[in-house]
Amino acid sequence: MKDIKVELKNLTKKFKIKKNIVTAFEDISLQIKEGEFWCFVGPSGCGKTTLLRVLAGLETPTDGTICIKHVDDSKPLNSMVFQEHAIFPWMDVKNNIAYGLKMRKLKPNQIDDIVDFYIDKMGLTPFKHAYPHQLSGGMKQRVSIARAFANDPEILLMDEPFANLDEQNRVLLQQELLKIWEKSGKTVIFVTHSIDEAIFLSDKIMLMTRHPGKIKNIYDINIKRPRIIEEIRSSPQYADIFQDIWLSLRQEVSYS
Ligand SMILES: Nc1ncnc2c1ncn2[C@@H]1O[C@H](COP(=O)(O)OP(=O)(O)OP(=O)(O)O)[C@@H](O)[C@H]1O
Repeated sequence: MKDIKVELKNLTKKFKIKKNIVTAFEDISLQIKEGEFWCFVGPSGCGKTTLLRVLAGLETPTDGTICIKHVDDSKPLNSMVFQEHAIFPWMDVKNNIAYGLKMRKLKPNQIDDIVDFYIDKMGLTPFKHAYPHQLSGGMKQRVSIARAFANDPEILLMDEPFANLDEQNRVLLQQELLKIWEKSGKTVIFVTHSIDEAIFLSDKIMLMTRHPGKIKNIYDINIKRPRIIEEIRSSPQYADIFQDIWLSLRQEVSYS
């Protein structure tokens, strides 16, 4: 039985804009187990990004509680991968990936080993000394993902990291992400608009209602791993889950 890694109880976030109160999401309660891959899906504006930012500690919740099990104090609680490339333009690939490890004052030879491992895993070896302006969008996202895993956080938070990529790069990176995640055993929370992406990646999908977002349903994605996208897309199981989620999401989108 896996331990609970993240527990949210009645979590609500409201923003005050002048005299108005905007509820970004409300009454979110869930338990995420160690090593699970979750996707949050929902209509635009339902509060997915805000929920991720609250989990990252970038926003404080208005109500409710968050408990993230911090097993090793020497490691960061979370690392976040954004939709936009959030790597440092003045550092080459190697130094971008090494940044968090240097901040944690790991020994140089330890840093080199970890950085080389993730550079290799993300197919970045020929670009090790390249600067971000010399990389394609897909390569920059590979660097962001390598950096997030290299930091070895308790949980990984990803906010539509593949949204700006073309279809071929998106599929390749989804596959790479699953490979690296399966080896790492990390707990991942991933926000996406794409039902297809969510089914391919997840153990569980939380579908949110339209604004202000609440939990509409939580789906178990019991498709065996390792997953191969071509096989999954052509399986009847995929078609059934896709249809279920789409019909439920469509109700929310058409109300909004
Ligand atoms: N800093 C802020 N100040 C005020 N309101 C905000 C702030 N951030 C988000 N909101 C509001 O909270 C709600 C949820 O926004 P959020 O960006 O989390 O939704 P989302 O589901 O991620 O949307 P999308 O799918 O379009 O990216 C929206 O109504 C938004 O306007």
